[in-house]
Amino acid sequence: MTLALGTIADDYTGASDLANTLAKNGLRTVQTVGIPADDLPLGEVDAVVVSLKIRSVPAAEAVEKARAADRWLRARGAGHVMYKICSTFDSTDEGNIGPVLDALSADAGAAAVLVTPAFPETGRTVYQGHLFVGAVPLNESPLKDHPLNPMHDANLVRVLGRQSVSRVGLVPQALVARGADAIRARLAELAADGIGGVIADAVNEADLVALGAAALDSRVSVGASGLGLGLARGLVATGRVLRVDATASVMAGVGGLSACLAGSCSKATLEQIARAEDAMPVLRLSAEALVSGPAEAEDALEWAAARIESGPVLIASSASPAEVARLQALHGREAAGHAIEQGLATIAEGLVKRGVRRLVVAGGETSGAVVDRLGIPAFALGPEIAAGVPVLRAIGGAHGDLLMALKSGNFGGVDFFTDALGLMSK
Ligand SMILES: Nc1ncnc2c1ncn2[C@@H]1O[C@H](COP(=O)(O)OP(=O)(O)O)[C@@H](O)[C@H]1O
Ligand SMILES: O=C(O)[C@@H](O)C(=O)COP(=O)(O)O
Repeated sequence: MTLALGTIADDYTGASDLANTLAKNGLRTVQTVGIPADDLPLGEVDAVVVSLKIRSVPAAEAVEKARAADRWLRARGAGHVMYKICSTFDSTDEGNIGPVLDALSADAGAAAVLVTPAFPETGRTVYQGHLFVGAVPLNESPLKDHPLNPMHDANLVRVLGRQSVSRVGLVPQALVARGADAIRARLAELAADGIGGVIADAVNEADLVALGAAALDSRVSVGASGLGLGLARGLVATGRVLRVDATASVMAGVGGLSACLAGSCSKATLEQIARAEDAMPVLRLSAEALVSGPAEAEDALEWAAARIESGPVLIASSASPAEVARLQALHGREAAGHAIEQGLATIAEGLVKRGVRRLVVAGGETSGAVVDRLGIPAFALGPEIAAGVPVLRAIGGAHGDLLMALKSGNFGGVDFFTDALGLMSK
């Protein structure tokens, strides 16, 4: 395997989002969970997305894991490695975007590394260094209430500046719109000036294509799925990759029962759960009970066992910002989040033991906990359910054929759960 592109994602839903974009744009892509064992059959691929769970861990741990993934990808031929972050720049003043960028850049001997979370297809645009979510700046969007990484500043030059050891620059949209050569020239000036990370504006696909072409000249970039689109288009346009659609064959022949789990408290997920109540039985867990001991997860499995033979069910811990804040005040942000993730992972494991073979999970950290518990080493890419969310098919692991969808909290239309199960049943 000689990789045309290596990527490292800071969470598992983000990884499937990026893998979806790369596959849609013609790259044969596989998503691995961590660094895969040497004997895992990944096939001939153009791009590997190594999923890590490092968005909300201490910065030193994130750096160590990202560097190990980077070494693995480079040893397989990847000349360019993109670090996939959230399109809403989820991070804190301690990191982890800045520290990982600094480390990967130093290892690769790169300078003036392009950074853009823009993903216009899902309403994330960057203008004058400010991130917009739909029509509002990041700090006025639902991300201000995120349970783990509440975002209170839309100025990404400032946000990254607080996290990175080096100074941060900007490539404004007026310059991006002039194309890849203009971007290259500006990056060279910024590098000469000692700038480390460079926030790049992008408001549409043409901006992403120009940024992708320029980024491929460097050994490192940092961004969300939009930058992935630019990189993939650049690789195909320059003939380094032959465009292929390999996603259709992934769906064949998976039977079994289906279920959905939600640990995301994002606005979109809360609306999707409310809508799912019209289509399937929905169990709303007590987050307090889930944090207090194993009984809530055991009861949920009994509830599900009585229903899943007749059709899909949805089990959710998701709650409103006020309820999340109340639980966090009692138990602490990280302890509450971790305990709930583990409770949902226990339920996922129990569901798969009871014959579930099509499993939809909402929430990035939640998906990480579930996939780890199921011990899935990698995924092949199936068709897209909604922007940023593909069907995945497990490669290897103890559970045989298993289709999954890992939904980022804010992604998907209001009918997401029924849309996902509908596509996974075809
Ligand atoms: N009722 C709740 N109260 C507090 N925290 C919760 C609750 N339900 C879920 N959580 C936690 O909130 C976090 C949601 O993050 P994540 O799964 O990444 O979702 P998203 O994709 O929306 O960011 C997880 O750590 C999860 O365990
Ligand atoms: O880039 C994005 O928005 C997503 O791919 C993503 O990373 C979202 O994170 P979660 O909402 O925590 O899944």
